[in-house]
Amino acid sequence: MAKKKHNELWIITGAAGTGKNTVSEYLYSQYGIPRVLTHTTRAPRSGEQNGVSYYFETPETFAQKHLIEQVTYDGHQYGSSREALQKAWEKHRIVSLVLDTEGAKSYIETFGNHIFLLFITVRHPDSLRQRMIDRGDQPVAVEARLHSPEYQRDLKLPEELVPVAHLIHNDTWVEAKQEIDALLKREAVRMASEEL
Ligand SMILES: Nc1nc2c(ncn2[C@@H]2O[C@H](COP(=O)(O)OP(=O)(O)O)[C@@H](O)[C@H]2O)c(=O)[nH]1
Ligand SMILES: Nc1ncnc2c1ncn2[C@@H]1O[C@H](COP(=O)(O)OP(=O)(O)O)[C@@H](O)[C@H]1O
Repeated sequence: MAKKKHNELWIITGAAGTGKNTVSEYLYSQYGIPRVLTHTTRAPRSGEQNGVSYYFETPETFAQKHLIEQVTYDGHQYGSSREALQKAWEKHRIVSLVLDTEGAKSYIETFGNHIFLLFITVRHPDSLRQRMIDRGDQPVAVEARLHSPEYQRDLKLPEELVPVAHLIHNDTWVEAKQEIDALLKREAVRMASEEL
């Protein structure tokens, strides 16, 4: 008899500008894997909308959420709520979540084998400042981000995540797309064999 497939959470992590959101958008447009929105107290960037990019919160409204985990990143609070994850899983068996590496570690501890982890990386981090500028981030915010300990930390995959992470190299989108497509193909084969 076929086994019942369990829900999965694809976590996308890596430093700012490496392409986490680009990958998440691609997983949705190409493979129908939607992203679970998270909450933050940072101000919206140009083009970001409440309920589309994030739930933008004040420190007071942020404190009222039922969060699975929360972090301070570059001076702002970020957190992911249990309600948003449950709601997303009710509609889709596989969903994605974009997190910093601390959040990724918390989720691995909490959800174990429900997690599929992607670490987005570039061989030339010098290019990331320009990417953030081109994205429309304020120059002051870009400099703060580049000098934050969290950004510096997330350029490198933490030791604990090495055994479970799938690396995606995004110096060029052609390469990243190829790696993602190859990974998805392998996963589809693995999932099909588990159903036998
Ligand atoms: N742990 C955790 N990290 C989050 C959450 N939401 C967003 N992040 C991460 O917080 C960091 C800063 O996000 P953001 O300000 O949007 O900057 P970006 O990395 O340039 O897109 C990124 O690594 C996000 O993936 C969350 O709910 N929990
Ligand atoms: N391979 C790439 N080459 C050049 N620019 C890219 C590439 N991948 C993403 N970008 C652009 O770089 C900026 C940062 O990407 P984004 O996905 O927002 O990163 P993150 O979510 O990790 O901060 C965006 O403007 C995005 O369109």
